[in-house]
Amino acid sequence: MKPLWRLNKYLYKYKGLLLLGILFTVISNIFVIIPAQLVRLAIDYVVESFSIFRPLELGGLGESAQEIFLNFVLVFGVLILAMALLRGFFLFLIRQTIIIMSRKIEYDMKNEIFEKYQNLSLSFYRKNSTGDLMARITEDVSRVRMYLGPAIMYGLNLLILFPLVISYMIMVNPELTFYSLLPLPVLSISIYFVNNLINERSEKIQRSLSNLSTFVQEAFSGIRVLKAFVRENDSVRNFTIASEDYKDKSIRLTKVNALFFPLIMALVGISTIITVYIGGLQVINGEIGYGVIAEFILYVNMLTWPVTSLGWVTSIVQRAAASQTRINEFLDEKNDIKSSTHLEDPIQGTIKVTNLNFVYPDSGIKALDDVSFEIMAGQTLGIIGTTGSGKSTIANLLMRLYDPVSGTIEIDGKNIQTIDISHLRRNIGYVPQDVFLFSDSIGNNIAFGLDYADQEKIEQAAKDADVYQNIVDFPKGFQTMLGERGITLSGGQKQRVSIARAIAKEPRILILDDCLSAVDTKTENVILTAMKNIMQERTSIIISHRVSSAKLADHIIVLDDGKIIEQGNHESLMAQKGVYAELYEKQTQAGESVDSEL
Ligand SMILES: Nc1ncnc2c1ncn2[C@@H]1O[C@H](COP(=O)(O)OP(=O)(O)OP(=O)(O)O)[C@@H](O)[C@H]1O
Repeated sequence: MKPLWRLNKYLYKYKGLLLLGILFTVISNIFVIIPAQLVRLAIDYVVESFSIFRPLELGGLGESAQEIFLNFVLVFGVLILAMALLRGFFLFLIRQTIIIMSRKIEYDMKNEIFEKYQNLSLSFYRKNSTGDLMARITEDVSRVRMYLGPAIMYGLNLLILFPLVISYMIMVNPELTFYSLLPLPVLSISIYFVNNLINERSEKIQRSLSNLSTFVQEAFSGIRVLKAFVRENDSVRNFTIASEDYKDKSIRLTKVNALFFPLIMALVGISTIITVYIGGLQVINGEIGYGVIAEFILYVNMLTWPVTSLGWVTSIVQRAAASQTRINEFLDEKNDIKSSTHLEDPIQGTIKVTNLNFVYPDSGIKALDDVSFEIMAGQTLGIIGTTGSGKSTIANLLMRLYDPVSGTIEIDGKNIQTIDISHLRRNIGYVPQDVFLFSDSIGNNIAFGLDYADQEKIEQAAKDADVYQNIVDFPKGFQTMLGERGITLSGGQKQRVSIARAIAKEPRILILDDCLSAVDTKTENVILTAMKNIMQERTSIIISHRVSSAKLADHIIVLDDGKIIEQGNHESLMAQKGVYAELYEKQTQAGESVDSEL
């Protein structure tokens, strides 16, 4: 229960709705109890009237007695109907307050969690799978809502109705109360167990269903690979297996579900039989009237649903507490990437890296080992290196997606840990290695980093990234919609849209992380030449496997296993006749098609 206390702030926020809900629950329960008493009075009246009807009929007063008698019964009937209608009206109001409150809290919670997600560091996203992040903001929040809505609603009903009904029952007949309520605890406990079984099996179904959807999704998005490797039959077979697992689990759930209602009905039936039997004996002994039996049957039926809901509510609360624990884990997560001060001075772009060491926290891989270099504002740095040598890690650290283990990065002489993170990132244009484009128009994708989409800027960025002509050739131009991960564009086009997105926001520092790998060296040259003007005005870092990308840079560093093994400009590195020169020879000899590694 303790994790759920965190929700009290929301209950307090919507206290008006909650208090109204409580009030409506009390009123609706009053309209449940009064009709039962009216039924007792009506039946006792009918029985009594029958006993005096004969003598009155013999005395010639039969007709007027019958009329009075029928009028009374009609009044009872109308009163009971009116109460039922009023109860219905208040039940409607309960849902309008408590369930609405739960939906509002659900909305607030989702926003709170999503905002928290957005502010967490990249290492958090490495630690947790996307599926898990999605589950917490959807399934877990839904389960917590079940506590805030239905569980509170039925719980309140139970708390109000129970004492009210039982005290009335005891007032009318304590002995009959005891016997007729005897099966109800059994009902509640059985419901609790059956419900837990249902939940457990539903969860298995849920997992099986998500496996099935992941499988189907992969089969669709990887359809080209699937067909190229002629794995269609294999895919069908695997789908059948996954689908069969889902079917078996569903059937297992149906079996338990099938038990649910018969169980309730049986136990309620037993209560009714006991009430009629014990009540009947008391009527025979002349202790009570017939009306009491009818009244008690109504009371027992009234209590059935709340007692049933007790087991249900308990399991909802348990599940909600487990879900809230998971949600709290994320809400309590701290973002360790923080700035000591929040400097927002205009950035010129001089970068000085001193003795940088970095170990990835999740894998323990030492990605950078004592790396130092410096570039002046407006200069271009080329980073060349083998796969896994730490090139992208330098970009990650520059953008403070991670903080170094030791060593410093200074921009314009200021440690980047003193600069406001948003300000820093706003000044960096980053083109990642794995292009990600949103399912939106090309224009909006390019304008992603801009506060206001300015068509002129979008078009200029597209021209500078050498993708303008491709875009205007599409029938809808900049309005062309990109599907999931931009499937309508070729690899090279996607990379260039991604470059346009980075340069559209006119950053002071531009980082191109191996983002021209999908274009041939000729196109690469065209793009880099087109971007020369842009790069002239800002500090640029070109990360690449290809010497052709980096050779124009003012300064080049060659990385191997996290260490800088050579540095200088193209001419000085060629003169060194080391790894760089060897690579240059290899790549130029092999022609433009070669994209080999060190
Ligand atoms: N998020 C991460 N978590 C853990 N280890 C990582 C992570 N990213 C990279 N690494 C590891 O750190 C090392 C350096 O990776 P990095 O991505 O910087 O290499 P790279 O030079 O950019 O390689 P490539 O050219 O293939 O992209 C590699 O051994 C890699 O496995």
